[in-house]
Amino acid sequence: MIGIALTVPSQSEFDDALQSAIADRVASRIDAQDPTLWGPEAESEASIRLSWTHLPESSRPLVAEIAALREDLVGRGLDHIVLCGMGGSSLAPEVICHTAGVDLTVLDSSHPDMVRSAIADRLERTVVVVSSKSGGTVETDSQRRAYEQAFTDAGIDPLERIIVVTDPGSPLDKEATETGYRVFRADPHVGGRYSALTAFGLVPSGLAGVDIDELLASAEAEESLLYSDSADNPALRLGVMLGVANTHQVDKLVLSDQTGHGVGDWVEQLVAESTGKLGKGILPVVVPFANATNFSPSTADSILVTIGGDGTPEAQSGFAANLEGDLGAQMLLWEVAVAVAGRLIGIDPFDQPDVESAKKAARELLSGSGSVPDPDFSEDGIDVYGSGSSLAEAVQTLLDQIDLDHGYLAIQVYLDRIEYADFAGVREVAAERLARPVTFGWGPRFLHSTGQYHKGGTPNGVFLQVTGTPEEDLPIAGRDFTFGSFIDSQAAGDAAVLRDHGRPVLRLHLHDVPAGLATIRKLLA
Ligand SMILES: O=P(O)(O)OC[C@H]1O[C@H](O)[C@H](O)[C@@H](O)[C@@H]1O
Repeated sequence: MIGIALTVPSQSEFDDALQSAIADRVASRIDAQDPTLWGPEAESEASIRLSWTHLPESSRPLVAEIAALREDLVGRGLDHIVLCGMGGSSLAPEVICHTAGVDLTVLDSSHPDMVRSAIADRLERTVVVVSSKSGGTVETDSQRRAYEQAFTDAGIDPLERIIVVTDPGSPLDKEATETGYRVFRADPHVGGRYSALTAFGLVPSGLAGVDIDELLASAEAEESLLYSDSADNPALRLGVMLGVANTHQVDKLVLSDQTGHGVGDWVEQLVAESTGKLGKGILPVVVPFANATNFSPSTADSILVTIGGDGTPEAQSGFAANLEGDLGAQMLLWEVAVAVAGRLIGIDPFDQPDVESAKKAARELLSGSGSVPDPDFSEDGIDVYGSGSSLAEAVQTLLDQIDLDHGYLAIQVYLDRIEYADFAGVREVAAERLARPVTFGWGPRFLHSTGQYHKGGTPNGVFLQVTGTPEEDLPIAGRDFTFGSFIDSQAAGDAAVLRDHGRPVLRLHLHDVPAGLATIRKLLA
């Protein structure tokens, strides 16, 4: 059963907004895939992006197909599934597998050390799912090339081991079909971040051993409630609360998943990329536990949401909710809620206009037509791209620029997220010191998730970007750049675009990564 408990500072304001969403039949019109709900400017994009509303039924034929393929793979002793893909092509299967307690290796990085470690892990038993909706994402293409090379070097035919998920007619579809790979073609009328219940979520999860029939059934069981024009509809309630809060400049969504399944990373992309544009939106702040800083205490501009919590949390802003329900149903709930909130905020929830700018800047740097700036100075093995006469002063100068009522700090770390996983704890340290919302993202993963919000959303973030010298670089077969130069260009490209948008950025490049991370932690404490 899906459910929501919710508190708001003004019940009458919330009830009025809820009644008007009911009167406008917003939920049933989403069900009917009405593209006019978000205004004339959003209509053409919405008209090709709403097929997610009926996936619990339309994806059913995939269940048997995936089960048959899994049986074949297991019969051949292939029981390690690796997923290569970014953003909407990897976040859903990651949370689906984690929730089910099923092993799935997610390679969503261009960091050479991470790619090398993934390839070195159980290659003889590995099947790789290469997932890209557009079929043109450079990280995913590079990861595929790395696995093709590794299989070939090990005397294994890549045709036996690589499976592709993409939209029909994409460049990847064409190339993979010509090569002879098994290709699953997904519904092109579903955007990446709404694709959890399409082949993108189901193929890797099902091959890894998740009961995907049950996942779809849990969503299908709640469809009539989630599409009802009723005050009891939990998706409508959540969406209206997010929209009303936004009109009061309560625009951070601090999310704590108490079930420990990590649904927060998936919600983060859905909320940030769908709403963060036109200088507006909702900033998701995912915290690791309920009494983490930013949650307790919270700030006056934050909505608090728990998943599987013990009652509604106490929010300084008065906006808070607790959600219950199986994963499939919860995914559909969030999708409907974000579509409802998008209508109230006045944005198109189906585009991501600022993501391309960072990709373009990275491409220019890689092709040699852009120039990477030199560091302003170096201290203790750290190159500093920022202002100040010392590292400590540069960090302080950045932090001093945070607006004390509405600002936030984003820490963006382009390192091996498995090897340095503990460093994510620096979020707590910085949040405690600043008493402002702090987000933490691994690059380049976050570029396909919160990256849209940071560049296109409410302009009140300041950015600490951390890069590091890899242990060893890795060439990319058939490309004239390496993984190392690729990730460097991605970081430099995103920093350049953030600066162009007037956002303060401090970039620190670590020559000795463990020592540099320890220094940063001290400076943020
Ligand atoms: O699935 P792909 O086409 O490779 O896209 C992966 C990701 O790329 C971009 O960054 C988009 O902004 C995301 O919404 C998308 O999920």
